[in-house]
Amino acid sequence: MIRLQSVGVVYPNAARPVLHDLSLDLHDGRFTVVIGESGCGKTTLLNLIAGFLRPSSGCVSVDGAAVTGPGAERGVVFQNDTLLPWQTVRENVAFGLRLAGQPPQQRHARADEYLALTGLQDYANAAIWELSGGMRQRVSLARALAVDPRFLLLDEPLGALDALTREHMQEHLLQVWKASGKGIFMITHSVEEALFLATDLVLLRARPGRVESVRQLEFGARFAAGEAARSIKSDPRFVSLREEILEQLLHPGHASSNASGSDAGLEEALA
Ligand SMILES: Nc1ncnc2c1ncn2[C@@H]1O[C@H](COP(=O)(O)OP(=O)(O)OP(=O)(O)O)[C@@H](O)[C@H]1O
Repeated sequence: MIRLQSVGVVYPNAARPVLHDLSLDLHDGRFTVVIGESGCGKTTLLNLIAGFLRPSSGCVSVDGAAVTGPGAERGVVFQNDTLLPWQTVRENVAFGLRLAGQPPQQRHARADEYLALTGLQDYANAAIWELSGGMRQRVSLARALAVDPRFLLLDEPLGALDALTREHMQEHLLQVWKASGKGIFMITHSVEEALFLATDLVLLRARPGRVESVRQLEFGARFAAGEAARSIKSDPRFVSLREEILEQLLHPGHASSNASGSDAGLEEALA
């Protein structure tokens, strides 16, 4: 389990903390999705979990051991793919394994396994520039999976895709999540996407960023169990929850009793 305990982040020269007293647990095998208004600190949170950034206060740990930098158990996929355009799809997926010193035959066999998992088995020898945006994101996903992390950290991975491709990729992500058993931590700006994918939906409040609520959901698990995506997304419970969360994002002060409570630590952080 990855645990954030009372984490705070203050960037140098910033007047206010970006994150304040934020606590959150990410469980193995679960799909945690974070949503919150632009600038509330989502990427900062991912950077903390990835170990790219150290907290100014509090602690981030994996199974009780403090995170002091990036680690093989936490694989990151960024919004804009960072693939090597001059290499084939298979070579890109095998990239991390090559860095780890695996011999070519072994790493290519492993790359092919993850290309099959992400539905790209017929494109192993293709060049990156021959692929669509959605396919490139699947290559990035296969590359992160190939080094067998326990957790995948995804920063708005579907944000650059057109609406239809995005819907397909959501379904694909759930299939990969179910087949791989990985814990996933993902940032998105889309409420519908968050509701569809998350087993744990985290709503962040802004200025400073902190957890407003964590909801346990079962929509993604229903898809993974065979229910059609459209049937889930038109379920009245899905629709009303989508409206409720949109309302909380648009009018945070009105949305929750938590939101108006006084918080001495927060007032001090903002002073
Ligand atoms: N390296 C940095 N130095 C100083 N300030 C930063 C740095 N990185 C981010 N910030 C500031 O911290 C705040 C939170 O940024 P962050 O990228 O974490 O938010 P976000 O919720 O991911 O935003 P978005 O949804 O727009 O991607 C912003 O005000 C941003 O300008």
